[in-house]
Amino acid sequence: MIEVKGIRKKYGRKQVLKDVSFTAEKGQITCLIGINGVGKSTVLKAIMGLTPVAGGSILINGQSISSKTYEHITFIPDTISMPPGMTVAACMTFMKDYYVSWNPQRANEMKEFFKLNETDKVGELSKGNAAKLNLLLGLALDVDYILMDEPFSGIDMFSREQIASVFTSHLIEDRGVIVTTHEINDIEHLIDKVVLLDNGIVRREFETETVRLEEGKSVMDVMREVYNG
Ligand SMILES: Nc1ncnc2c1ncn2[C@@H]1O[C@H](COP(=O)(O)OP(=O)(O)OP(=O)(O)O)[C@@H](O)[C@H]1O
Repeated sequence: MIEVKGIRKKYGRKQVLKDVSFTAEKGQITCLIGINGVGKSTVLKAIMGLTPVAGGSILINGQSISSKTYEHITFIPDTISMPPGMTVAACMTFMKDYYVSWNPQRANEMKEFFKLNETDKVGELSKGNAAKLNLLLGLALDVDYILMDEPFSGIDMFSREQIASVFTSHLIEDRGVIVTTHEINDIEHLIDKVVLLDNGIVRREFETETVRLEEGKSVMDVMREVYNG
């Protein structure tokens, strides 16, 4: 389990996270939702230990963040970080050489599924294909938890559908996923848990199925209640 307990973060004088607590379980897709600039990416970076936080704590499988954490978790940012001159094949080779957790079989399966061409260069990929390659490079690592920052951002409907189908496939298996979005429509039907972030705090944390069964509400219904007051 990932446990985020009371984290705080300031950029200069701006208090972005005031008191953020939530949990994300293995085997579940947890969606961190909030409007632009609310601090979703900051939360993911904090979990990865990529940005320091001023207070609170973060535990991954009961352990604080350390170099060992990276054997259990990966972060897929919202833009691809590979150099533009590298081919798809070269990116995959780089990952294989760099990470012991690289799973070449899963990587090849995703390359076929997304119909990515090995000889295409990163800088020449369409936005949709760059997003797919980015996802491939993260999901091909055999880790327990995957953090994805806005995987649907700025790409066409067909690419979004293809990426969404990965969430329900064996490529995710029983791993834990935290995905951020400000656009719930694409993934409402895929997610197990929602964490609504607003004004530096978690306004509500709920299981989608429980809210649907017990209150007869969709994620959108709850979002309207919370954000419209
Ligand atoms: N390195 C930084 N230095 C200063 N301010 C920053 C930095 N990174 C983020 N911020 C600010 O912190 C706030 C939260 O940013 P963050 O990227 O975490 O939000 P977000 O919810 O992920 O936004 P989006 O949906 O647009 O990706 C924003 O106001 C942003 O401008």
